[in-house]
Amino acid sequence: MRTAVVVGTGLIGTSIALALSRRGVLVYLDDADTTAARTAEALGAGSLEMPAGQVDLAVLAVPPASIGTVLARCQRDGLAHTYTDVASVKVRPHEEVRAAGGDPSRYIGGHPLAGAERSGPLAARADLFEGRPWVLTPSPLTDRSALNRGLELVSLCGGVPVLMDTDAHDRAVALTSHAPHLVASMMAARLEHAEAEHIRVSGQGLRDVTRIAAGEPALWSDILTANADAVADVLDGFAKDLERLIAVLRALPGAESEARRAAAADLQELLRRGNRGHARVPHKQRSQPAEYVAIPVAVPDQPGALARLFSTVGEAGVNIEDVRIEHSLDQPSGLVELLVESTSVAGVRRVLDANGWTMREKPLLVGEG
Ligand SMILES: NC(=O)C1=CN([C@@H]2O[C@H](COP(=O)(O)OP(=O)(O)OC[C@H]3O[C@@H](n4cnc5c(N)ncnc54)[C@H](O)[C@@H]3O)[C@@H](O)[C@H]2O)C=CC1
Ligand SMILES: O=C(O)C(=O)Cc1ccc(O)cc1
Repeated sequence: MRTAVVVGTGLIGTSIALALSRRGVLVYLDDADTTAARTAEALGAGSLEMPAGQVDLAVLAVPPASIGTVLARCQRDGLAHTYTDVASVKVRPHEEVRAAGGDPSRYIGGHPLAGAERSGPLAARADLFEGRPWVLTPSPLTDRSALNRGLELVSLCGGVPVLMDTDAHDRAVALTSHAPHLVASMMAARLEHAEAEHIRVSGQGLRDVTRIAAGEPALWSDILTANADAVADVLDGFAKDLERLIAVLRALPGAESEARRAAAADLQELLRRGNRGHARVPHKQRSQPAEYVAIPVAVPDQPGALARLFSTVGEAGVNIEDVRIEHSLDQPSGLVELLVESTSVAGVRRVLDANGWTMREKPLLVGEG
């Protein structure tokens, strides 16, 4: 693949664009929100100029409900030879592609099983997909060349391709992603009005269980609407277990000893089932464990300051793997931590220094989990 367009330069689109650019693909960026597109460009993800001719692949990284119309528009404009998307559901986008009059032979559905609870290009990282499953959903109408292009995309991004049909995909992710998201949200919602004193004594377990509840509600309601039945089926089973669990917990303290023993046994069995399910969760794998270093830079609270910082680093030929921003209210500057590969630190510090940026001295070593 020599050229690609990424439509939708948020978390996933910009991560794909960064990965492709690093592998020498010429990437063009397009987003309805020009700030998102400009930020992705400043991160080194690609160019905002539109290609002169047809590109090899267009990756649609827009919300699920927009895939059909965006694909139909891109195909009408003859933007690319082949098209793929990254939406978290697959049945509905495939239907919409047909309904919107798109050419299904040059479209292959896709879904990388990697992401984050954050949105937007600033959360993107080039190695997001390394070692992660990436589902491709060829239909009987999909051309062989489109499937091959999809496989090439997955490989360039370091993902592990998994071929599935759209129904099986949507049922699988209802169990492994969509229902868990709602369970995390429901648990996190318990905290909304909890006493601050109680929340103060939270440990890592609460963070683990609620992390994904921070996801963007608009995107998640779009995803859940498109897979509502399959998610409701998973939650039906969950609700039955929950009902049983509540009855067991109520029976534990006051019951006669025989009933108490039975309730304790039930409780243990529910917990053991949890152990057995947890043992089946695949562990995160990365092909090359990365070691990043955070460079803390003081950035003035002025329009365009972040973009200037990113371009300075981009001009040095260094990829920013991640960015954290510490906003200090009422301060004339904020602290931005640029995460770069450890081998690039000296070069980045030199170029930032030469361009007048102020850095904190001690870099933080960031272990990749
Ligand atoms: N967030 C995650 O962890 C994952 C998300 N996905 C899927 O990836 C897709 C994108 O999600 P994120 O990157 O998280 O969202 P995001 O909100 O970070 O980015 C979406 C981008 O699409 C742009 N956009 C929306 N409609 C558009 C249109 N009609 N034309 C051009 N640009 C448009 C938005 O301005 C935004 O910049 C979704 O389909 C989602 O289901 C897949 C795997 C993981
Ligand atoms: O944040 C996480 O750990 C995720 O699992 C993110 C995620 C969100 C949506 C997807 O369709 C796939 C992955």
